[in-house]
Amino acid sequence: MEFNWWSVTVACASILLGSYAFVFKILRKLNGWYYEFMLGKKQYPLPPGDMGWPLVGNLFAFTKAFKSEDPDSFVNNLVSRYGIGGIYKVHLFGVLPSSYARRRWSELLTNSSIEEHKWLRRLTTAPIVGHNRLAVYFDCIEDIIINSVEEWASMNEPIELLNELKEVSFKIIIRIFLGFNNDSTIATVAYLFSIVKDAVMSFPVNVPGRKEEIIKTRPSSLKRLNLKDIKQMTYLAKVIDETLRKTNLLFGMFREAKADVNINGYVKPKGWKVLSFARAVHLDPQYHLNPQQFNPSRWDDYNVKTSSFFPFGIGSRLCPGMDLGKLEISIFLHYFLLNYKLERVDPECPITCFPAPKPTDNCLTKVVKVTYHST
Ligand code: HEM
Repeated sequence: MEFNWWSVTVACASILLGSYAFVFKILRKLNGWYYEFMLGKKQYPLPPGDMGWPLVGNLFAFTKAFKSEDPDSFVNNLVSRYGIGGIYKVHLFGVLPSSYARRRWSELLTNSSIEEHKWLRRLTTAPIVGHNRLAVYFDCIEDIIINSVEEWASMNEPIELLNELKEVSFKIIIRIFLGFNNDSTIATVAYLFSIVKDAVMSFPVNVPGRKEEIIKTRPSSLKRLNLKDIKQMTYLAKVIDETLRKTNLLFGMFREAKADVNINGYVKPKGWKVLSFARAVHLDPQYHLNPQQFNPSRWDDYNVKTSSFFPFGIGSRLCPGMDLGKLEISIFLHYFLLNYKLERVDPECPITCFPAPKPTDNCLTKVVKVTYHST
């Protein structure tokens, strides 16, 4: 039998074209059609956007962007495809397997009843909101920070600074909320907390395992600070604000629509989640000139609107730890910048937030005590 190359080529091309058309013209749009169909007729259209692939939605594109050096590419891509509308539809996290603990946690955070939320907020805000209340804990926070930094420097060994800093803030929270200042008790609480956190958040926390006493004697060379000093450190405050704006620790905030909402002529359907993408606002040149530039001086007489700078959230969910967080950072930076420096074990290893350094990157840091001589 004669082999007909022409027919085989045509057949292969047709199969390829057919597969392409099926994958990109049908399969790729199936998710969008499904959700449009399920919503039925609405008074307003859904916002422009892309619901991604069936089941997984845009999860891969989202994860890829956040693992790259340009996490904003996910949103920038939506903006370049659909215009600067400010609101887009996407399908994220819809099919992630979720443990009972994770579901319960997310219910508590996002779906708790108004009463339950008020109760939780009262519990957390009472001891830590306002300078007067924080003044009570000032010395203790200072002790924990000074002793931790001093300990890292005296170990003369590389450490993972981020984990150590998490440990410091954990100790402070335990001290304030539970009143414990004994290291072995804190280690037990931290261990129990790590079990819950593993289940809930599915990423591990470094368990403080060392047995030293937390409250040690303060290194005598360090001058004691007080709240008034901190309030006068206006440049430090600007550095903190600029760091919060530029790094965007929390990339966005989730909310769920309890009823259909009309936003700028688009429907946000009941049950859909809204992710307010703080990063996009904090890095928008419309609100912050040369947004990619780290420039603490931009905060000189900078009358910024709450809607264009909200590293601690907005409204009824505003972070109750805002003052405490800023106080901890101020005290830490004050002592650290005056008395210590960081040395990268691998000088090539960049100091980045995105992508977050992996343990295999060997991005360990050594804390070294320095003495500055005035000339
Ligand atoms: C630099 C440090 C911190 C940053 C950038 C930060 C940021 C935020 C943001 C953006 C939210 C709002 C999330 C949302 O609206 O969905 C939030 C909520 C919250 N934060 Fe913080 N936070 C910080 C430190 C702290 C500290 C030190 C504590 C506790 C001692 C704390 C406790 C909380 C709590 C309990 C909530 C939930 C509030 C609610 O849902 O009513 N935060 N935080």
